[in-house]
Amino acid sequence: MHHCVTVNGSSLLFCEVIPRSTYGWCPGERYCSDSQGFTAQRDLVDARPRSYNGRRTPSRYRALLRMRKAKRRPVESSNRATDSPDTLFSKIDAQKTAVKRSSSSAATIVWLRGRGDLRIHDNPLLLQAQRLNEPLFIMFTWSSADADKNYGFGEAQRVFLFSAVDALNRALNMRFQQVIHYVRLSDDAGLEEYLQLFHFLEASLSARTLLMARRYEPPLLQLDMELECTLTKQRKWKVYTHNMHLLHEPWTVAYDGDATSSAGHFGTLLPFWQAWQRNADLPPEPAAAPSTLPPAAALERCEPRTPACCEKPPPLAGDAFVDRTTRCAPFQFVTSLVETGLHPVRPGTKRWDTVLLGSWAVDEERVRAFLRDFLEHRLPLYEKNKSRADLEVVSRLSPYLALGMLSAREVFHATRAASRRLAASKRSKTFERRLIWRDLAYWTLYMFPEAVTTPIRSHYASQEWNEDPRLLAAWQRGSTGYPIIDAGMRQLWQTGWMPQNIRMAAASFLVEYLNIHWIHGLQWFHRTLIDLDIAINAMMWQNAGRTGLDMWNFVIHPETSARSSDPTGAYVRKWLPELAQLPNAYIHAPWKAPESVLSSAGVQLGATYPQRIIADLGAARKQSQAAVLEMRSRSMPQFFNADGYDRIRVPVLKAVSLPHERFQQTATADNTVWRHVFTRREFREAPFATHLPHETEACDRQEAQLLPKDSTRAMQGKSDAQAAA
Ligand SMILES: Cc1cc2nc3c(=O)[nH]c(=O)nc-3n(C[C@H](O)[C@H](O)[C@H](O)COP(=O)(O)OP(=O)(O)OC[C@H]3O[C@@H](n4cnc5c(N)ncnc54)[C@H](O)[C@@H]3O)c2cc1C
Repeated sequence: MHHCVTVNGSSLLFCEVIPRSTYGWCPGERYCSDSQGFTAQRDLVDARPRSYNGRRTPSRYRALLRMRKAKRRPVESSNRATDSPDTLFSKIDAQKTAVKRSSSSAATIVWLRGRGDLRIHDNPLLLQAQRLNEPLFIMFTWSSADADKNYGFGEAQRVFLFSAVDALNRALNMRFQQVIHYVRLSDDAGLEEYLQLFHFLEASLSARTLLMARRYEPPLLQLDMELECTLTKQRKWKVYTHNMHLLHEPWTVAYDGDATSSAGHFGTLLPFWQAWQRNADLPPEPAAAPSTLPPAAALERCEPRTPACCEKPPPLAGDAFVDRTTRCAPFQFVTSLVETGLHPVRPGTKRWDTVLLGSWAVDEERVRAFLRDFLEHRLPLYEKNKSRADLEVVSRLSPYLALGMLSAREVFHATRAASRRLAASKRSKTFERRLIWRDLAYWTLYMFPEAVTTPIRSHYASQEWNEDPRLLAAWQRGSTGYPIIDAGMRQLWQTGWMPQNIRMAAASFLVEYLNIHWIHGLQWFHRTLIDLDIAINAMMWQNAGRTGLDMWNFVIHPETSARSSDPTGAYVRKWLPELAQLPNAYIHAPWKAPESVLSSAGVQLGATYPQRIIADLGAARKQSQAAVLEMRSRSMPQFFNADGYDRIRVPVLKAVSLPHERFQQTATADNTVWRHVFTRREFREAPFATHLPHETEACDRQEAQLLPKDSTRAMQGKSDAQAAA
């Protein structure tokens, strides 16, 4: 059920979802069994004076809850490692007025996590906080678990995240006199620790309302739902979660393979796009920034981790998740973002982050100006030149979309509006499709939660790969001897970004020519991309690795593709200055250059620039192809349909408005069907397990009921990765 709000007169700006407790269902019911006990306990807690961990605090931090005066100087940014707690809090204290806490001044918590929520414009959390008009406590938490190697932020992205949070802190301060409170959590922070944190905020600020953006990575989604459930059911919080990241959320798009579409194979972009359009209205228009925010709620502080602060955690009878006898709270409110441990560069080590950040804006106003610049100057050139790495035509918005410094809905609507002003010949279909491709990535991850680590085509798990670490290292470092691949990998290392077609060329090279498992590519991108997006990265690597819902119907040749993506050679010259003097004829194939040309360009192969790590691309390709065929020849027959297409099991689920409802569906029914997915002709035509035992026939029958007779044939040979690329 949605409660829709009209802001600024007539237009419908956003819809909020009512608190979850209304639905009466939570995952993991074990967390919800003793709500009576918790209600009684909460009353006890409320009766105590609040401070860190329920204790009275030293006199210099005495006031219990502070609010800001309506007009005062902005607080200086707290994100400085040099601020001691004393200095910082006295600065803040000097600009706040203590207010008496009463039940009517319960605080609202806005919890930022860097997953789609780091902005002021089109931010439903801030807009809702504005309407609630309770003292506001904005919080950013960090734990090493947030840097998890599968679902967390990668190293390069952490640098960017650090700057983005810092910039948002400054912007909130300038505009609304709010600061972000930083919390450092223990290394393996999980549900219990978060519950302790919220329990503490409840005790310290009378907080009972939590606003947060939805996360979609499977373990994070699960954690958020459990947290929300426990807080709402056991502790009577109101928890509001909002979509801040996607055009449409995955559970709202009913797509299990379109029986009537001949647009393309299951799981590829075009049929998903059709389902996406059919199932939902256009994404809501973006909302403006809030005009004001309520006054800040401030915490009573004590020195973190000192005996005064934590020698005695609150005595909560029946509270399973607080160790009442021995432990200091595992979280700390720290006074600077540096102290959270978010920044990956340790003091005294080489500052590799400076170059990385040099290429990107971090404050929201500049990011928005960057979007406007794209719409005005580059969108008209996009359709024709989107594959040109030597021209700056694509939007380069991905790092901002990944962290939510820019709203995808705003980009979607702003692009539509800008396109309407363009002559028909200059409009781009592809740009909008790419934003929907982003939704497809999240839908894929939602349907196949293991996709970050495991082949979606499960039989491909047994394929043999090349394990040579020297080849992998050469690819990672950009020293394969193929200029377009090396230029891309060096751009990635230095700036955290590459254009799409160069990413595809690099991925294709790793999988098709080096025959190295795509998971190594995914992990390297995870570590080095500034625009890391768990869902997109997984989808693209699965597709490149031939194990995804789509399978690229092409292999990208590193020399011939370079001639179309970088015809002037400017891209290679920029990232490989050692080749800059080579003439165009040889810039993408220095091994073909006569010795005289190499020497007058100052190039010595094997010394100034590497020799090719594999010289016979044709033979290398045959080897990786043979590995796939060999795997298919020993896979169980139910993994293929009669025409040789790979087959996978797909959950069939109704579209619902909330993730909880979808989980309910999966929890109650064995609702999967077999679906065939696009498979390259070269694999289909080779021998595969064809005898049809009982189970395979059943699969065929099941699929035949879902697809019209001729649709398999109609779709043969179509892979639409290219349609959007
Ligand atoms: C192996 C591989 C891994 C990738 N990993 C990521 C990743 O971790 N994060 C990421 O944002 N993109 C990833 N991409 C997709 C794509 O390369 C980038 O989104 C794009 O290059 C970003 O540049 P841009 O903002 O100028 O894109 P534009 O062409 O201007 O597109 C606009 C936006 O559309 C979205 N988009 C574009 N291409 C795709 C796509 N293939 N799938 C889903 N959404 C898309 C992005 O949000 C992008 O910012 C990957 C591609 C490959 C081949």
